[in-house]
Amino acid sequence: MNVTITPSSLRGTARAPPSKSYTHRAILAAGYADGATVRDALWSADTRATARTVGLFGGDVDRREDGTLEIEGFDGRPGVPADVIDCGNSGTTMRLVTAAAALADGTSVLTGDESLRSRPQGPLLEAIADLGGEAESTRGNGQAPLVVTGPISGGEVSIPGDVSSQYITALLMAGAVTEEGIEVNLETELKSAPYVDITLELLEAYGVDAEQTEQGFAVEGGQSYRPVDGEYAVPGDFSSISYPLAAGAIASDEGVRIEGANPSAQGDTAIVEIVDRMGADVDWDRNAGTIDVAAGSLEGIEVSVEDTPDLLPTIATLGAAADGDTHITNAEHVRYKETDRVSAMAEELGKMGVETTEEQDSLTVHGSESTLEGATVEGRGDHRIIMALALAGLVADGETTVQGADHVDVSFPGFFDMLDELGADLEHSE
Ligand SMILES: O=C(O)C1=C[C@@H](OP(=O)(O)O)[C@@H](O)[C@H](O)C1
Ligand SMILES: C=C(OP(=O)(O)O)C(=O)O
Repeated sequence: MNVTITPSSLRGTARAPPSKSYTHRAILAAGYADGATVRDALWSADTRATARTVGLFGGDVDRREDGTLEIEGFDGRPGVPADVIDCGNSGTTMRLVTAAAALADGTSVLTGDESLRSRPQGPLLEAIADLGGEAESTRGNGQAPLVVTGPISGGEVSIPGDVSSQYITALLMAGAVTEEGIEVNLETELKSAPYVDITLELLEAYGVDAEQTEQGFAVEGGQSYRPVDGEYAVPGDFSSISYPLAAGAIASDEGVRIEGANPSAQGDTAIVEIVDRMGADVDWDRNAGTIDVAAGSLEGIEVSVEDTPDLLPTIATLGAAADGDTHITNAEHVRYKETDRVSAMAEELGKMGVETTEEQDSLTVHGSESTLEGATVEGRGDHRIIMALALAGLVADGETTVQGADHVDVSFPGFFDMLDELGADLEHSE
């Protein structure tokens, strides 16, 4: 599916979809438990991949009509899957499930789509091997397909912190149900750190203790997952909120209201401060969980995405619509996502007349030297690239066609419906 967007003036109210990160963890944690009810869960291609896996490990995920997930767990010990685990496009699923598979008394095979089979898994495989399991990449290049054999009983392990925080999340979640627990020591500085905070928050809600240590993180073994009252409710997703927020900041004189924006451990809440610093008119009522945003004359800023890699595409589009340079720093790990998002945004915005300077760990968008012009751009099978380019189309001269737009299903299935309801002028075509 392609989507063609023409310049639009937005107004109205949008609701944030539930958090993808919390939903993955809540589903798997319910699997580690003897079950749980997960309310307000995100039901997207990525979270369905995690739900399928819980089924393959011997649990069951049943989605009721109101969207609530009724989950039967596998009670701490995953069974050996009767089939290959297909993680689709989801890095979170592959990392979290690789560590879970290392608890099973037998062999699991994990794969995913072409994008996921090009992402780095090596450090996690080595960590599992160091903990006494067997974990291999079939091609010997640290990428999926993966073959993992357990069970591991826990121990102490070192891992780099600058490739993916998901390795740490994976080891902490699995470590709680090992005999000895797992201590993870960081070999390099941790990037994407707030995602580990999300994990600690989620674990606490499921009654599991894990902590930050001087060298990294640690979780004691022999714990049981048990959410308070058997239930967990997922908060709104600030990576997803970044799109209506940026859309309001560039294309809404009357203002847009976003609901479901309650505070949580998500680092991507930084997007509120970023659009504010750039000059949009923004007001976040944390108690009500609403953000009101209206366009201002935006100025470029310098912003580090060390903690917030998923915001890079949104910030790049904001920079394209702003005056002056937007300098996005500490971005090297953003190259290890569904696509190399630093290059993808530089190249696709380039097709729209935007000047950028790309370095290994930064992207500078030269707003003043750019006039956003409509163009045909490629979504590159990456939900965040598609959504960020669609926003650029709201303020570009002429028509912008985003190719392969159906991939928004990975994290934000209702994205184009939301834009439509806010008054965006868009057309779908095959
Ligand atoms: O743990 C998570 O839920 C995530 C962690 C981040 O990845 P890295 O830790 O690999 O940077 C983020 O980019 C991803 O979208 C979700
Ligand atoms: C990188 C992302 O997710 P994952 O790592 O789970 O594929 C994302 O949602 O932007």
